[in-house]
Amino acid sequence: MKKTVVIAGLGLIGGSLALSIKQTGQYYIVGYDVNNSTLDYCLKNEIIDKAAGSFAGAVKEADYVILAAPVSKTIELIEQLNGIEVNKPITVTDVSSVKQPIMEAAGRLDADFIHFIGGHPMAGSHKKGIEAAKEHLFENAIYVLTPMRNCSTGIVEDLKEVLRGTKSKFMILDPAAHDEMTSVISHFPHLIASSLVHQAKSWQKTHAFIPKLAAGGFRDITRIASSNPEMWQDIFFHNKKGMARLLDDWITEMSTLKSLLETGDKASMFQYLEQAKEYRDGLGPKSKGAIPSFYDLYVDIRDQPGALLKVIELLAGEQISINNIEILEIREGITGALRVSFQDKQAQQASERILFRNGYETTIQE
Ligand SMILES: NC(=O)C1=CN([C@@H]2O[C@H](COP(=O)(O)OP(=O)(O)OC[C@H]3O[C@@H](n4cnc5c(N)ncnc54)[C@H](O)[C@@H]3O)[C@@H](O)[C@H]2O)C=CC1
Ligand SMILES: O=C(O)C(=O)Cc1ccc(O)cc1
Repeated sequence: MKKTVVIAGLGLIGGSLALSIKQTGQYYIVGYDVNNSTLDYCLKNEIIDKAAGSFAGAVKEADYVILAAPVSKTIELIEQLNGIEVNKPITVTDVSSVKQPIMEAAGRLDADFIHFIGGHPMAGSHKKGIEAAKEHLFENAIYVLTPMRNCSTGIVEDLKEVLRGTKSKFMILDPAAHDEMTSVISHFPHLIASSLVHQAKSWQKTHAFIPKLAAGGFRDITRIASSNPEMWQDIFFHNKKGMARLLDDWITEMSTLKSLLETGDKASMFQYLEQAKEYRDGLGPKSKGAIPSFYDLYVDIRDQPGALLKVIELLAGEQISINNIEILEIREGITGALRVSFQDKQAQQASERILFRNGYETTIQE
């Protein structure tokens, strides 16, 4: 008989997990969400096998529970678990972007019946809701697990098996280390991206043309400012100490840069930029962490009808699958750029050759 996986919270992340677990054909998926139209959508599109009328009812029939609601709601769901009578031990995990407050709440659970393994699939998008869910969202991404002390290796391996359909790479971390690292590479950058957008918006009062001039660099660095504000404020407040510490670091760093400018210290400014470039270049395009990264190919195209379709056709004709395609900058009559992303280097290099043969100018940024 198939084991039952309950997913509570069927938005972008819960829905994507449901899709990736369901396609293995190994599990019976029961969904729970406070939003009934989300449940209807999931049933209609066969994302789940059954919709549960209550969280308690769902947990009672579960072998595994995945909590995929916003962080604050996930903490409330963990608190509800102790009041639910289960007749066998179950494994519970979550997907929250912060781990310490989750593990603190899980520490108050009845350890005999509930094996809690914190989880954080480190891939996502600026979109929210079930309509944005994708079966392959977590493919090749890092999936952090933070098991409670009562979880044996066997229990952890068993959960990894449930999550195998995500095709992600598991990493066991201590919750405090996870929160410190994600505050540096994920949470704090979101705050900075939003602050840069605010700065541009405020300067627009002086220069109405600012949005028209906003070029690739500004768009790249502020892309994540378009993410779900409700989710991010929740994350910031659950990682308040980490965020405050990074803000202090940042303010000190900005003051140092200001004084380099004021004193005309060009050598130090050059060194600052050069060291940043070296470190950024060294991150490489290979790993898919919190910032999804693939094997990208930049293709120069003219803004003419059918230009995008032609590139796709040429690659599809050679059985090359494209992971993502994005128009970076394209204005009437001016050469524009497409960023075409592939899953591996082989596809990237083969595409470069095909497009070159067909007269396209391409660039690979190592
Ligand atoms: N969006 C992203 O890129 C990533 C998000 N995460 C984490 O995933 C979690 C969910 O985020 P998303 O899926 O993006 O949000 P979402 O807004 O797309 O989905 C959240 C879902 O939870 C439901 N929900 C709210 N309260 C509930 C409750 N009490 N019980 C059951 N369902 C409830 C909502 O109706 C909605 O369907 C968050 O904790 C976030 O930190 C983790 C990795 C990436
Ligand atoms: O789209 C992006 O660049 C992201 O940063 C996605 C993301 C959002 C939240 C997470 O906890 C992990 C990944």
